[in-house]
Amino acid sequence: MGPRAVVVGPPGAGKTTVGELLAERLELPFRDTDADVVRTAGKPIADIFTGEGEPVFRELEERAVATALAEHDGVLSLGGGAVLSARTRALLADQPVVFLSVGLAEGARRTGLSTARPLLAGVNPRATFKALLDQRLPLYREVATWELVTDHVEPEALVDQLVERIAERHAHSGNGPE
Ligand SMILES: Nc1ncnc2c1ncn2[C@@H]1O[C@H](COP(=O)(O)OP(=O)(O)O)[C@@H](O)[C@H]1O
Ligand SMILES: O=C(O)C1=C[C@@H](OP(=O)(O)O)[C@@H](O)[C@H](O)C1
Ligand SMILES: [Mg+2]
Repeated sequence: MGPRAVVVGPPGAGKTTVGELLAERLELPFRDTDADVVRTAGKPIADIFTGEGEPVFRELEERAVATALAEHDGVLSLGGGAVLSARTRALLADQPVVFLSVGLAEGARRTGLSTARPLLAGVNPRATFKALLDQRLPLYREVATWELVTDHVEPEALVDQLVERIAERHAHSGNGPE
């Protein structure tokens, strides 16, 4: 059947937080490809970036996403850079994809609270975040079925909006609730 929803967006958009709450609300299992990569590699993402480098992380991520899309029937949250892969974007083309967006100020604020994201650990995380948004916004939009702005919106309120959209999609495609 495939995932009921795949969540994409920049770091700090709330993919992990909102994805997990959405799965709870829909009473479906939750999966996050960052966690899959950590499990496969046997080390934290920051250590993969430092030890093996970003290209190795991207390969592991591409494989983790393809595997999860094939075998996970619940809610699936991706890492923020997963859409950089053209192969991944092709796989997402016929999936119900939620793009959680976040503005520069709020995204930098949310991710600034953590040191777990190696890409944003440099000297000027705000500039890095801006470059990342400029590069990736078209890619998120290319794969998105729905786009939700998350600035000033609580995760539970985002889940409310998503439950409605997913139910509408199912009604239109003739798939009743299972
Ligand atoms: N809608 C929101 N409003 C306020 N804070 C949020 C929201 N969504 C997520 N956060 C916070 O932002 C941080 C990053 O969230 P996370 O779910 O890890 O994002 P992502 O997986 O997209 O990188 C966490 O501290 C989380 O609590
Ligand atoms: O944007 C990115 O390139 C990354 C985002 C992270 O996931 P989140 O978006 O869940 O923070 C994680 O996959 C890795 O640090 C790289
Ligand atoms: Mg995450």
